[in-house]
Parts: sequence; structure tokens; C-alpha cells
Amino acid sequence: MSVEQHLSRVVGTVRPLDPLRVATIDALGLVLTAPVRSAVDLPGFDNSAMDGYAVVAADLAGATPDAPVALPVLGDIPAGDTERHTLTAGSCWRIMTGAPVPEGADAVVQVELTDAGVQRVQVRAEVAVGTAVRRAGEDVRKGDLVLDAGVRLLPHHIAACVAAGAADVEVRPAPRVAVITTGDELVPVGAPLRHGQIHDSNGPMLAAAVRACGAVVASLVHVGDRDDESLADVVRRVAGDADAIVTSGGISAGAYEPVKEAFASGDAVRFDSVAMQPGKPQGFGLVGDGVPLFALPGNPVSSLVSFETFVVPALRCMAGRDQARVSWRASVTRGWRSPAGRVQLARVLLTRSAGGWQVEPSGAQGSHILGGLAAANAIAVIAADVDVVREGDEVDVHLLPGEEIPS
Ligand SMILES: Nc1nc2c(c(=O)[nH]1)N[C@H]1C(S)=C(S)[C@@H](COP(=O)(O)OP(=O)(O)OC[C@H]3O[C@@H](n4cnc5c(N)ncnc54)[C@H](O)[C@@H]3O)O[C@H]1N2
Ligand code: MOO
Repeated sequence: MSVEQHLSRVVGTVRPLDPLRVATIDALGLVLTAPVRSAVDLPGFDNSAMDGYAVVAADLAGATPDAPVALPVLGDIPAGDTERHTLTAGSCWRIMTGAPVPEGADAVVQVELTDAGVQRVQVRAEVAVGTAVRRAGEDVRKGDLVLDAGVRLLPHHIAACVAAGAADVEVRPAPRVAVITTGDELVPVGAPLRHGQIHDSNGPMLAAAVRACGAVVASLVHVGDRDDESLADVVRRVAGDADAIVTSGGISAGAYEPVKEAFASGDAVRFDSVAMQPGKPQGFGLVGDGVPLFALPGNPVSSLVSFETFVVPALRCMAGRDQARVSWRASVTRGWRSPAGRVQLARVLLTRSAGGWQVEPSGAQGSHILGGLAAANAIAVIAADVDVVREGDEVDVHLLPGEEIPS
């Protein structure tokens, strides 16, 4: 099976999650499923754009530094003052930025153009009608569309929603993902290692990968062969509050393959050999009430590459996000070998130089080479019919989950 065939089976099976209303402050990164209309005018009232004095502009006609106009100050209007004040011609109010402009005032003269008087103020300049007044509704009118369905909410969108009075919004929720690692050799980090044991690095790695793509870790569990609760029971249990399940390990050709064995009898989860390196063994199907289960290979590099190739597109689909992945053409500065007949997803270091984008392998390409994985920031996709990547070749690259564009 090709990478494209397996991927299209995955994205053809998963569905966008049902919309949910969530508090706007919790909606970062989520996609709106309904438009947001403003419940209020923005600004909600005429207010001052400057610290200064609310005036009738005509009262300042002819004011200059040499011939200032003096006005009595009726009082202060700070921001947050909820009284309705009135200005009578020939006087003024001292006013602060964001405070409501009093009835009858048609301009604000900023404090720098005055002697900053408290009882009485000397104004050294004329102002035009409307100066430094932010008009009610000039930004958004009550009922106006603020954001349309489909927008993915970022901090600036959240500001607009909240200002418009939307305490909650209708969105596709962040997918909840249960991560299950298998293998009797695994012990949690921090625990001493006996001969033959290793730290369970896939659990924390996959949990981090889930978070890096905006999804939520619903649970993170390790299941050993001798545990009281069987893998099938754990899957059933975690499926109850997960939108997807990701397992690691136990799916190849050995005598102890707990994930494969747990699903061998039914046809819910299918195990395939995908023509890619790393990531050849893959399992995928629906369990419980239709929760997609991704059975990823246990080799750490294989696990991460499989996650980013198949799970990320599925989680994006569930979250209502498009599938676009930014990729670059980069020039190879040091060549490497690629397995014939399988698409290679090579771990590379992508850099930018005056000559453009460049890549080199970040280390050996074995599926257990975590040091080389940690030194990589990108994946180069090498076609199945290529067995040697040579210096000077142009290759397609994309960033690893959460990586930023190199400067
Ligand atoms: N006879 C064959 N053997 C293998 C084949 C094959 O086709 N025929 N395929 C190889 C390939 S390719 C891969 S990839 C692996 C996949 O194996 P599993 O998915 O069954 O994974 P495990 O055997 O459980 O583990 C493989 C490897 O990864 C280490 N591992 C597992 N889980 C973790 C974890 N949570 N944290 C860190 N490291 C982990 C595990 O110790 C093994 O070294 O199979 C090949 N074999
Ligand atoms: O296909 Mo395995 O994922 O190469 O090591």
C-alpha cells in the first residue's frame, strides 16, 4: 500500500467533530462553525482618544500660543465614569482616554496643547470639530458580522469576539487523543533501568505531538503484557472520552505483538504494510462507537513520522482545519541513501542561506536513531524510485510538528 492510499483511507474515514459552544477565552486555535455577530456598537459610546479637555470646538476659535483661550473646567471624566455629563458652551471637562465624551462637546483638545489647568485651563490651539473623538459605532455596528464561520481563532480574533460581547462561541472542539504505549521493555523516565529495559519515550513524544498540533491529550497510558487490564480493555475504557486513539508498538512480525493480537479477530482495525521508510507497519480502523485508532510502529522515529504523516491530517480534519502543509524545495548539501521501492521520509536539517533553502541529513536514518531525530527540524520526502540522494539534488521538505521556519 502506498502512503497516499493509506492516507486517503484515514482522511476518508475520520469526520469533523460535532460543534460545541465554548467560552471565548478557551477557544484559541479552534475553528468557528457559526458566524460571530456583534451584540453591541463598537465603540459603544462617543469617547475620547486623548487625555485632555472635552470642548466645543468653536469656543477655541483664534486660540494660539500667544493668545490662549481660557475655559473653566467643570470637573473630571475618567475612563469608567458611568455618569452622563453635559457640557455648556464656554466651559470644558477634563477627560481621559476612553472616557465618555459629555453631551454637547464636539472635540477633545489634548493636554499637551494646554497649561494642564485643573479649575481653569489655558488652551493654546484651535481644534476642528471631531478632533480626538472616537464615534459610537464607527468600528462595528450592533448586528454586524465580526468573524465568519471557518475562521480559526487566534488572539486577535478572540479580542474582537470579546469586544463584540461574545462570551462564548460555537467551534469544532480540539480533538481529545488517548495515547497508549505497549512493550514490556518500557519503564517511565526517572525509574532505574534494568538490563534490557528502556525509557518509554514514545508516550511523552506522542503526547507532545498531540499538543503541538492543537489537540488535547485525553489520557497517556502504558500497557504491559502482564498487566491486569488487557490492551483491549484499556482501549475500550479510554475510547469513552477520546476522539482518537494512538498506540505505539506491537504491530510487526514478532511473537509478542499485543496491538495486532488485540484486534486480530475483528476487522475493525486493519494492519497494512505501507511503502514508506520509516513507518512500514501501520494499523488503522474504528473502535468502540467509531473512534479512530491509529496503531503506529514502536520504533521512535517511525512512530513520530507516522504520527505526522497520518495522524496530524486526521486531527486537522476533525478540528475542521484544512490539510494544507507548507513544503519547500531545498537543495541537498550532503547526500544519503534511500531504500528502493519505499518513499523515504528522511530526517534532515533545513537551513536558509543566501543561496536559498538547503538540507543535509541530521544523522543516520535508522528508525531507532533518536539523536538524529532530535537534531532534525524537517522531513525530506524522497520518492520510492530514488535510491541515492545526491549533493545538489532538489528535494521536497516540510517541518516537523511544532518546528518554526529557520531564520
Ligand atoms: N521480522 C520483522 N521484524 C520487524 C519488521 C518486519 O517487517 N519483520 N519490521 C520492523 C519495522 S520496519 C518496525 S518500524 C518495527 C515495528 O515494530 P512494532 O511496531 O511491533 O514495535 P515494537 O516491536 O514494540 O518496538 C520496536 C522498537 O521500538 C522500541 N519502542 C517501542 N515502544 C517504545 C516506546 N514507547 N518508547 C521508546 N522505544 C520504544 C522497542 O523497544 C523496539 O526497539 O518492527 C521491525 N521489526
Ligand atoms: O518501517 Mo520501520 O518504521 O522502518 O523502522
